[in-house]
Amino acid sequence: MKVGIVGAGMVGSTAGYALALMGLASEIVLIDRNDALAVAQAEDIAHAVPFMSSTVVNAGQYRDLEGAGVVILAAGVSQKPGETRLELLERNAAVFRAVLAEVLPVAPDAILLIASNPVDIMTQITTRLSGIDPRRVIGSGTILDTARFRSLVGRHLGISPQSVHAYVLGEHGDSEVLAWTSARAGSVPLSSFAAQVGSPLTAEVRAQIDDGVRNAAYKIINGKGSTYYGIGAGLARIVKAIARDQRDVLSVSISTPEVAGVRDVALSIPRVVGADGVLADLFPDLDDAEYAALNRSASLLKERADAIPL
Ligand SMILES: NC(=O)C1=CN([C@@H]2O[C@H](COP(=O)(O)OP(=O)(O)OC[C@H]3O[C@@H](n4cnc5c(N)ncnc54)[C@H](O)[C@@H]3O)[C@@H](O)[C@H]2O)C=CC1
Ligand SMILES: CC(=O)C(=O)O
Repeated sequence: MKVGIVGAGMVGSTAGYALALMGLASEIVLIDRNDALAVAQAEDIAHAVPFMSSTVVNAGQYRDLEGAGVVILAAGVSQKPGETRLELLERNAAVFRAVLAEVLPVAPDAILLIASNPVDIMTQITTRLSGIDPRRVIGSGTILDTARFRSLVGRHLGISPQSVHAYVLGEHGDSEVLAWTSARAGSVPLSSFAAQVGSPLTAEVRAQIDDGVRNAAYKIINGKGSTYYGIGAGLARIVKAIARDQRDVLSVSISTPEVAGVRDVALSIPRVVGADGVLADLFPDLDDAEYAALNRSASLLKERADAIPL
């Protein structure tokens, strides 16, 4: 499968690197308004390929997206220290209007995979602007927050994050919801597993994990300017589900008819992802507080998305 990446900065290039190492694409095309950057990133990634795979990595122009199965959209501005994702909205909406006008005519059948922030609203905007089936316009959503959640829970319990089945729901951002009630380790409810291994999930431990997940990006941006390894791997993981029609359950964002009482909103819940995009939505069991938090997150996203002129 050919994969296009628009935006060859930190996120786009890291996604390209992860995809190339995993050998998930036959060809990767990197596009950026800064041509020299796209050329340099493609050449650097291509030099890693002989160690791991046979993916062909090139920089290109929009016309080179023809035939792409997936186009990753990672163009635009990123957060400065202290800035929220929502504060990027107007600037990245303008970038997306320009980028989509170029991408859609040459790759009308590609699944669009959105990374730029605020990713849920960028997904909603892309769905509206493109007219593409909403199930083929996928935001990375909380795939990264879910990985952060699983990593911290796994570390607390002394088990692999891959044995933790827990999801972050709602906005990829400050209002996100850690779904503790439905979380499992192996097949055991999380609190039961924690008690059995002598590492109880006290209110204090939960608060620390919540803070570690919710504020991870702020801390990393303060330390090194931006985050990219986590989302690069997350984007490659979504492409893998699509390229191999794996039907994986992933927390990704698409425009959804109704979530927690809010209509027509893009946000994350667990969804089945395969070759045709999102194949099914899954609504986890939530307690009253989690449901109310998901309703607040959905309402906030809907209000901000509806206020953006197309
Ligand atoms: N979804 C997620 O979990 C995450 C999302 N992000 C978001 O990803 C986006 C990209 O972040 P970085 O790669 O760190 O930023 P970056 O500044 O390194 O790269 C952005 C690239 O977009 C290009 N660009 C800007 N306008 C363009 C246009 N009109 N056409 C083509 N290219 C254009 C720039 O030249 C630049 O190379 C940001 O919005 C950031 O907030 C970052 C980390 C995680
Ligand atoms: C920047 C961003 O969205 C993240 O690392 O979560």
